[in-house]
Amino acid sequence: MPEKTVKPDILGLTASLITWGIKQFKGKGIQDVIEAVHLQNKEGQRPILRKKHPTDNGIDYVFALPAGVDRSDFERERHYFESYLNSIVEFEAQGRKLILKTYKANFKKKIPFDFNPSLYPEMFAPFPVGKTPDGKTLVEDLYNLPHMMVGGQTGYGKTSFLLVVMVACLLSGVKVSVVDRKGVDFPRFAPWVNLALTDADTEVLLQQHIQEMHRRQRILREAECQNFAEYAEHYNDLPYLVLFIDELTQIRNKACFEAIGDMSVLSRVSGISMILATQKPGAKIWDGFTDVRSQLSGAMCFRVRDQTDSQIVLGSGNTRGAELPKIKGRAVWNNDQDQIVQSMYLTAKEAYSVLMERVSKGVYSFANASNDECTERIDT
Ligand SMILES: Nc1ncnc2c1ncn2[C@@H]1O[C@H](COP(=O)(O)OP(=O)(O)OP(=O)(O)O)[C@@H](O)[C@H]1O
Repeated sequence: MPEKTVKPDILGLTASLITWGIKQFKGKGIQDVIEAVHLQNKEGQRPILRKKHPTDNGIDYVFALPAGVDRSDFERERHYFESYLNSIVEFEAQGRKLILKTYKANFKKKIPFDFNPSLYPEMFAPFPVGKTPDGKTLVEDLYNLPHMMVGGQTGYGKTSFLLVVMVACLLSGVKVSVVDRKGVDFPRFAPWVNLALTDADTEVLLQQHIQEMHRRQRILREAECQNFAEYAEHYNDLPYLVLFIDELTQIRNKACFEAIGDMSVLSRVSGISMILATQKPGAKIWDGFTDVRSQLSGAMCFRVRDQTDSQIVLGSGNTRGAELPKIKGRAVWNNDQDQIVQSMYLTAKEAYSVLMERVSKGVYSFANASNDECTERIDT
């Protein structure tokens, strides 16, 4: 679990003071914001605004950077730039130049599901993360992550996002399993997905994944392939698998924790991804889950309660999840870098219609691995 390096109350007070300070500068110029937040190197040298030009989406501000100041210094003050410029702000570093890009994001309130995985033939499990402020659809491949955390306060769009990813997977021929401990949203998808609603079912489903993971490791080894991608170049008998777990904090069984832990570390090569969703990122559960958290390289963070929750989803020092506007479907996507997105909106009913229309029924049946295969442990 990332360290809790920020004390929310102190930060909150500092934020208000600096925001107040920035308001005093309104009407002067962006250079004054740099001064207000003390964005400078040890010698007191500050980035200098060299150019400013309009773009299709907003304005690009080009700064020359003094030694010792880089993109991360701007990232840290993002909140203040966004509040001063009243826009979404992204940063692009080019050598000693930094471009601060503003976006007057005209996100539609509800962006309907619209995704065609056949446009991404090079990906195993493509899914639309959402629309970015420049109006493009951001698409990622689960195989590249390969695990993802989805966090957010109740009512901000987690379930809709999980449905989007699930439908995208099924449209691509990816085989899906879902642990749905709330038992409300996913039971209707039983014709297409392996479903676990109870503790006992969850334990069985997780054990099946562990066995499948070891079976696949053996198949890859026999085929002399390093990973799933290499195997898929030669054979097409192993579909990509994705396991969704909603809601993670409802899992309290030790055997299930261990299975999730093993899969988070070992399933990378064998074409199995996990998506762990929670509305309580700050729950105690992560205390015993430090290794798992560090394996979830993709994170989708809807608005969260506080800066601590944001840091658990997005990483140490990253408080953007708590600073998001109160807009449903608005999220920070993090995979190395942050990106503000508006996720597509899909109800369970609509997801069901899409699947009825476009995906034939049939859940993935796990092979009956022999005991030898199941107990074998292979270091990757
Ligand atoms: N991507 C979206 N765009 C616009 N509105 C959305 C989006 N996703 C969800 N909403 C709105 O927010 C409501 C709650 O969405 P959802 O059930 O997905 O939230 P949640 O975070 O999963 O809540 P819970 O944790 O209680 O299940 C929806 O009924 C819908 O009105």
